Amino acid sequence: MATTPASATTAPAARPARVEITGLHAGYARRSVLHDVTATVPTGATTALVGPNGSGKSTLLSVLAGVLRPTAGTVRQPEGTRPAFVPQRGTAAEALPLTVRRTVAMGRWAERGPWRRLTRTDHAAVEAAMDRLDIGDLADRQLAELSGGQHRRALIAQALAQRSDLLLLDEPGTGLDADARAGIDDLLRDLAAEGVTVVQATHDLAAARRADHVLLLRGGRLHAAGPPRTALTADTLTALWLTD
Ligand SMILES: Nc1ncnc2c1ncn2[C@@H]1O[C@H](COP(=O)(O)OP(=O)(O)OP(=O)(O)O)[C@@H](O)[C@H]1O
Repeated sequence: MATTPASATTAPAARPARVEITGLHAGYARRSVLHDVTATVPTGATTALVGPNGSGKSTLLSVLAGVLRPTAGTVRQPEGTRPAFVPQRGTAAEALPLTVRRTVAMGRWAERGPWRRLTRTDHAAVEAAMDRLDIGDLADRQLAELSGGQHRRALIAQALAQRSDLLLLDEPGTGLDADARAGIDDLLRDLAAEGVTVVQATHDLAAARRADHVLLLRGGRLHAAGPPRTALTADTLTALWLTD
């Protein structure tokens, strides 16, 4: 996992931006979703994307992941670093008959290329990612046989195996019980302490309150941004859910 640990004493908003979003507009063929979003994602910190259903959280993650192109505006990121992305819905590859270990190993493709022989470093990254998600004992099971929560953890392990310095997750707690959710939350914070920039879309307000930085979306616009104590006030939350 990459590696420029931000000082634990530096407030997230004061840290250099890992991603700078300026005047961003984005959407789909017949639907424009994000409107004039300007925001930063601080390096080596956890950022929570919060907002009602349909407010544009997944769309923003897709833009950050590079799978959806902006229709206007810019998203500035360092060149040559590919984000690791855990989407909310499965990808086509998940329909293949794959073991958990092979699924996690696909995280190495970003660097190695698909179906290439893995190096010792790749294998080590795969085993470490499975250990971190506590799925080592599931390594030889078929992905299709897993419970929802085990499946979710396998996909997060796949993203970790990529060893990107930017980890994007769309509702990582979905399908997990309270203990497992807390475990993922701890893991994301540990990764940030190691220098990884973590961005998660979440409906879990408790998780959002533990993030370093929050971007609050409403109707595809940025409604509030900052540390949870200023971005997640009773006023901003009421405005978001009662008047959207
Ligand atoms: N592939 C797509 N094609 C067309 N419209 C889409 C597509 N994906 C999402 N949308 C629309 O874009 C808008 C924003 O959706 P998005 O998934 O970004 O919101 P969200 O905040 O992540 O919602 P949720 O909390 O329900 O996951 C919605 O109106 C949705 O219907």
